[in-house]
Amino acid sequence: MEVTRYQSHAVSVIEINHPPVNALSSLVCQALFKEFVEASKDPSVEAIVLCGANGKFCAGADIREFKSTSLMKTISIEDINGNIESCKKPVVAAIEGVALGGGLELALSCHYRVAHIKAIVGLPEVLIGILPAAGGTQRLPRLIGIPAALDMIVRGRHVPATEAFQLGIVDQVVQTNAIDAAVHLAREIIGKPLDNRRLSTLPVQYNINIEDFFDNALKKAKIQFFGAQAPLACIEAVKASVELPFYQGLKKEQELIASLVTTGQPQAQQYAFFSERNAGKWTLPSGEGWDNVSPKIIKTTAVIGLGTMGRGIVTSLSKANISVIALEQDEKQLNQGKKAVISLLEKEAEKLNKQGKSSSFANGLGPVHFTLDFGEIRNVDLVIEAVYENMGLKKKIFQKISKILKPDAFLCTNTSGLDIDEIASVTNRPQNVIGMHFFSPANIMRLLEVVRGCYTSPITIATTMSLGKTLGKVAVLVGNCPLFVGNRMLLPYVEQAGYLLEDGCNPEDVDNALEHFGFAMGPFCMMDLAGLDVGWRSRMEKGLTGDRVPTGTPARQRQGNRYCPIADMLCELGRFGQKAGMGWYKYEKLGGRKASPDPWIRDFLEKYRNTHQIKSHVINSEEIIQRCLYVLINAGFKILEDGIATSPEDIDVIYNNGYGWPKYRGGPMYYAATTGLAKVYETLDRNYKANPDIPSMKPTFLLRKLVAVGEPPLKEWKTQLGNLNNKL
Ligand SMILES: CCCCCCCC(=O)CC(=O)SCCNC(=O)CCNC(=O)[C@H](O)C(C)(C)COP(=O)(O)OP(=O)(O)OC[C@H]1O[C@@H](n2cnc3c(N)ncnc32)[C@H](O)[C@@H]1OP(=O)(O)O
Ligand SMILES: NC(=O)C1=CN([C@@H]2O[C@H](COP(=O)(O)OP(=O)(O)OC[C@H]3O[C@@H](n4cnc5c(N)ncnc54)[C@H](O)[C@@H]3O)[C@@H](O)[C@H]2O)C=CC1
Repeated sequence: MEVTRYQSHAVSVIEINHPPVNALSSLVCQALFKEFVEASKDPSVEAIVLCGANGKFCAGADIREFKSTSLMKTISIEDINGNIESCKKPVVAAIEGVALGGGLELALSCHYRVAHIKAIVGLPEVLIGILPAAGGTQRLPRLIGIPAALDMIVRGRHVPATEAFQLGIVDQVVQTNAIDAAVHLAREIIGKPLDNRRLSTLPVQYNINIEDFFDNALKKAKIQFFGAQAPLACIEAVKASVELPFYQGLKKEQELIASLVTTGQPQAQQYAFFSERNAGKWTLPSGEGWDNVSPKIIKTTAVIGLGTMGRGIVTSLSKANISVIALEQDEKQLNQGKKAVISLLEKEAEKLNKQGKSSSFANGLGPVHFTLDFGEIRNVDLVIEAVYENMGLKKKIFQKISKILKPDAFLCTNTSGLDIDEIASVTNRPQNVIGMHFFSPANIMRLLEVVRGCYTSPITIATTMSLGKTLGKVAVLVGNCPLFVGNRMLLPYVEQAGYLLEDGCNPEDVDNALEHFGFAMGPFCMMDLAGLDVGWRSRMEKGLTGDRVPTGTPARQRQGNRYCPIADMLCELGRFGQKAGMGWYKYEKLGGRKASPDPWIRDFLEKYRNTHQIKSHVINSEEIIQRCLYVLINAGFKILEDGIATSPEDIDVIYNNGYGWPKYRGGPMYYAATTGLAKVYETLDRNYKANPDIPSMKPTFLLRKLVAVGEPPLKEWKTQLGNLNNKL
């Protein structure tokens, strides 16, 4: 039964019961409509309460029913809303858990709203590429005013109950059972006038210059959400609440949602939404997986190394109220780390404070303890190592801690690409060793690659995946190979960016093209931010540059393949990026963030091309995008072929959450599918034939096979491989 109804004296309680989140599927809508009409006609009923089963009001329309073209046919939430709002008997929404999207729209059509203190409300449709199209953009501004409504709708913000009360979205916040409180309120208001409780009948009140306000909002949204269409449609819809009568405003919502669907963005974002949820459902070829292996509860942790990453990881653990011992190698580093953690925690507390939430670390360090003594970590449940990226050092530390720690403690490394098995091999419990690859800044970035080595046990995977979730991360299980998934795919992308400079581009041409595509940052801006020296050191270690390059090696060749030495040349000149005030761009000061194109670089590139007799040519944005992205995608196919990622969806989750890929394009593998695999294949093949010294352009076996079998849907790609090489 999707919707049940029972009577408590004169109050009829209608409960949505559609696990897991009481989403409004077509069946739920039909049942809700029917139960509501019956209750409203029943002479023994004098008031109605709407609620959701299992402590959740309703998470909105059932996204699973959204099909690319049939979005319009799926639901008629507004039919229900209209009925509720015009009902002569008072209707009260009892909000527990969540009232999101269509769920909040349903509550807004009720005459009163009571929320449990832990509930959240919001109109997050924008995050799945659409807009609240069941009256949300018309009713909310009438209730809380334009600026507050626009902010919630355009950002898709989840608003906690206490803030919802301050804004006027809910009438009561209760610490006890919200349904009982709603029934109580419903009884009190029987027979009282409801006219000013019907939001559609109220005028939108404002004392701002509407034209200027919406113009500014549009300008800001075009910058902040570059390329995404849904935020712009949300602004237009809210504007309609001021300019049009209510029912025409509803029509506008429908027109806008229909036009969004034609952009393909909602489909991409909904794919991203479900891919993210599926990433947590890991399964090994043995059948062990998320649904049959229980994680160990982690209460105490230690983080070794408080540099860029360690301090973020400590902050993340502390935010989740997990006890953490933060360990450094000397007093100076320890103090620096401590200062940084305090400052990060203060910022987090400030953020929570603004949301009306309290934190355990508001007045100090919460559950963090700092030390130089390895002896102090002996009793922790799990350690995360975040020292320099050096195999010798990491092995020394793992050897040491494996001797000190209790036998069942888990040992995790935050390495960005070293061999997990080699690290595990020096410990007395290789089955408890795993990679937890956080992204910088670790307290903010949502992505966590959980890297399984060949010895790693299922319980270690379950525990770290679960810890990731507790930290609010999107954890994705990947296999062990140099650079894992995200960074491995990034390598040929960055290489291509270098070749583009040789062939005639300036850094800003490449960055502009990729930022216009939707990346938060182009590759050269990204390298300047991270520091060019990071890649330089790694290339030196690999013998690609520096003293270990055999004499007589051509400047633009390594091991018979094309090599672009420009980044090395900049490093030799101390152009390390933002921290040096110059890199691919110049900056206003050391550590400055405002990049401007540098005439020196243009001049340098001219001379470089002349020295190497490279005939440059004009390269347009399309070529830049294809050259950079197709090699990245090709590497994604190789990763699937090698069994390093479980599915193309997992790769897309990694790119959407860790690499600034525009979510409205779904992710690189989804983008390949929508572009057409044949086009990707043919372009790569043509380019590879013209440049056989760039192996990353050679189309992979899997890509070729998928094209040959007629481009099956993304969900079926892996089946084309059978069980080849599965490292997961
Ligand atoms: C003519 C009409 C034209 C169109 C009218 C449009 C009307 C609208 O205005 C359209 C809408 O309502 S669109 C939906 C808006 N709601 C949302 O975006 C909420 C999305 N869900 C969440 O944020 C979290 O899941 C939530 C906060 C709820 C829970 O988070 P958790 O971390 O606790 O759990 P999750 O792992 O995220 O989710 C648990 C399971 O629930 C599934 N799910 C969540 N929201 C859903 C939804 N709205 N529809 C269907 N399934 C949904 C989720 O996939 C997961 O499923 P399993 O993986 O199978 O367990
Ligand atoms: N910086 C980044 O963006 C990312 C780095 N990583 C990885 O995270 C790890 C750490 O990187 P960063 O934080 O950037 O390095 P970092 O150089 O900022 O910090 C390393 C810290 O480790 C400490 N340390 C060194 N030896 C130690 C020892 N024996 N005992 C205790 N502490 C010791 C150092 O004093 C230093 O504070 C590396 O493996 C790196 O590859 C992973 C993801 C992103």
